Amino acid sequence: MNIVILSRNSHLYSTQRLVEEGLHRGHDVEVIDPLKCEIIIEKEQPKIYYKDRYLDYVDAIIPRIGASVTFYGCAVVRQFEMMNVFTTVTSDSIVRSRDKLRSLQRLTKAGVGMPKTVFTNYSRDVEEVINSVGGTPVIIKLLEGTQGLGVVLAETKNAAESVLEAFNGLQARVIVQEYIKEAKGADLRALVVDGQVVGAMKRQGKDGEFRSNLHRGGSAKIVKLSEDELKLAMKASRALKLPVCGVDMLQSERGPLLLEVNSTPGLEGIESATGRNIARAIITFIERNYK
Ligand SMILES: Nc1ncnc2c1ncn2[C@@H]1O[C@H](COP(=O)(O)OP(=O)(O)OP(=O)(O)O)[C@@H](O)[C@H]1O
Ligand SMILES: [Mg+2]
Ligand SMILES: [Mg+2]
Repeated sequence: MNIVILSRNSHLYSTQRLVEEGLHRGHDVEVIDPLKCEIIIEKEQPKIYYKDRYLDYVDAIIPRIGASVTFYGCAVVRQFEMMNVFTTVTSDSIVRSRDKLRSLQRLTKAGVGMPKTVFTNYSRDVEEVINSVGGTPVIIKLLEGTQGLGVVLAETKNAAESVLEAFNGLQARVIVQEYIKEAKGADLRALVVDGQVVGAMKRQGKDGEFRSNLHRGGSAKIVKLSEDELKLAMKASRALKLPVCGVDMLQSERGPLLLEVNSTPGLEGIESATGRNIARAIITFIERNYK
């Protein structure tokens, strides 16, 4: 099979691991920077031009589209879809997953537990917003933040007000969320491939940090998920039509609560915490489904 990994950087751990496992399984694997692809639109002849050639021989793609290049990256993925090339995640589901509000709205319908969340355009009274998620402390987060940046814990009404004011001044859209303190600065990341959980880790924020992101200095260890946690991860993957994804959850007194679903989950943290070969699971998923 000819597999293309759409990634801006062939030196990234996740990209390298996918190349390695693809080659190991006997495939031709190529890393292509989606930003260097030209999309050619013509009646019944969708094409992609890259460097000196047309990419008309590709059987499957693995999009590794960073948040900063969602628009162009997804246009390239969509073009491959028009050319009937198999993709591990579709352009529509990547776009959808980038917006936390949009994802959570969809997931409420799928019966997935989540922290109580309010979306506001700031025309409402801040006190009312805070009360509607159960009072302070509250979490305020950017709709399109990543790696824990743009997630703020506001302990008091005054703090919440200033933060909302600041984001509002920057014309940044945010959600206000109930703070799950029982989670104690930890969260769960379930790696889903082919709709099944193939590995899970618990991430703990460094001392005094409520955000458990590895990029913010958190540490990870392998964890065995409960039945409810497994179910939630698989439900979320199905509801957002992301057969390959990273599902983040918080452990609360009322069971697991979904935080977000990542369509380009990193492999380094999860492979080293669990010792599982996640990259190979992604390649064999393609083998089973690409026809
Ligand atoms: N409602 C909440 N209650 C308690 N802790 C929270 C809450 N929301 C987020 N956190 C903590 O902050 C971290 C970052 O939040 P979130 O995953 O929503 O943001 P992100 O920036 O998109 O992160 P990622 O890099 O995983 O995409 C979470 O992993 C969790 O540890
Ligand atoms: Mg995220
Ligand atoms: Mg997260």
